[in-house]
Amino acid sequence: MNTDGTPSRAMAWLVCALIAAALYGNFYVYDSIGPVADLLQQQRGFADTQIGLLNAIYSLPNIVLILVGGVLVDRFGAARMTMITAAICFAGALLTALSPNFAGMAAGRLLFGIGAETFNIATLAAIADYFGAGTLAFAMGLGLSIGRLGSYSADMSPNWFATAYASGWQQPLLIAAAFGATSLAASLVYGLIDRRRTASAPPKPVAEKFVFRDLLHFRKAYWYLLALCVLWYSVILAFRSTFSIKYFQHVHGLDLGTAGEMNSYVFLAAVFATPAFGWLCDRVGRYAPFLAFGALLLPLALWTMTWPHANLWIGTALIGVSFSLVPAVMWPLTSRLLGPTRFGTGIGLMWVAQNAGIAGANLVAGWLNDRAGASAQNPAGYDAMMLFFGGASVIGAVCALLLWFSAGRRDQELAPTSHRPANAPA
Ligand SMILES: NCCCC[C@H](N)C(=O)NCC(=O)O
Repeated sequence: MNTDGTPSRAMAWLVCALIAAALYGNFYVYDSIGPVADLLQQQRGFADTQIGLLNAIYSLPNIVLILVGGVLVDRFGAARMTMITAAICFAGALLTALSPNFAGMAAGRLLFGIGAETFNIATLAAIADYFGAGTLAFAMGLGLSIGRLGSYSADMSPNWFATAYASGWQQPLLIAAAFGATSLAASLVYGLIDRRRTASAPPKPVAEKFVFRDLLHFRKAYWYLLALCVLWYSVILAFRSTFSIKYFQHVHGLDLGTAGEMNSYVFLAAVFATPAFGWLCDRVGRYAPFLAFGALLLPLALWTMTWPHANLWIGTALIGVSFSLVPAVMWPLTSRLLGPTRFGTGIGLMWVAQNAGIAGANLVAGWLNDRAGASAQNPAGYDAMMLFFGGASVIGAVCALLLWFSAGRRDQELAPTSHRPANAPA
């Protein structure tokens, strides 16, 4: 700790490492359903609608709760909320793994979802507490990268924990709960470190009051960005985290281990490429064209995966670039577009809509598969799901292009404008 109460560099990087470890465990649990989807169907007779619901139910409470979560983080501080929400996530992961029936598993995923999105905001706020403007984006990118490593590990788990998978659906979910426990442990250590710092630090400035009227003043580019955020995350998370492994098994004849490995490369690419793309955009000073390019790759990737004798490497590589590029640009662009005083409100609204989209996409995709009787014996039954994901990703790409066109040639339009004077009453 420095003599003026600000954190030292070593302390800041230690906190970043702990937050990254906490995110790793959290993202592992989030992505633990996809690899057991086929086992849940075979051993417990779950329909695709139920499997979709296990991920949709993560998002459903957050259609409302994420705004409350943001306020709670401002009110009680990042450290306390990181610890509380990591504990809720662990309880949810344990309940999912131990439940004897679908209702119990769904309740576990609901509990996990209630904790996890607020946990995500708290971890961003935690990094913001310890890093200044010069290193903040890099530190946040690094945290997100390690989180993606958790997603990668979940997809690779059928290979790494082959004996657990051979024993059935439950042991892989118990392993996920163990990763949830490490996330909680890292959060608690961070909380202890933060308590020492806050004891001698100067008081934090009071957060600006949330004003709904402000939402009306967001410019057109923001609404294109919000639409892209909803559509792109809905497709990528409902497909990659819920149905893609099963799709690779049933449509392209891959075994579980190979299908999980194929899916995992998307996350592995993002571990390295997300901070690299962020750095590149900062250097070039352009955001909107990169975002449009990344968004266009998603429908292209999905299309290549529907080819009868598709080389899945092509689609995987294209999704890998999209999955690395879009988040690397989207969050810095959001902060650039809104400016610091509206960032919280803007991101809260984006995540409300994003969670509604992710829940809806999971439910619709599961329902489409069940309606068409999609299975290994009927691979054509997955066509409707792919058409749905393809259509949504095309509309998302159009929004990204509109954002680019409305941004002007050098992104000048994306600089924040002050609709609300700094001294205006809240
Ligand atoms: N952990 C998977 C869901 C994260 C959703 C969250 N609202 C979000 O958008 N995080 C940023 C990211 O790119 O994952």
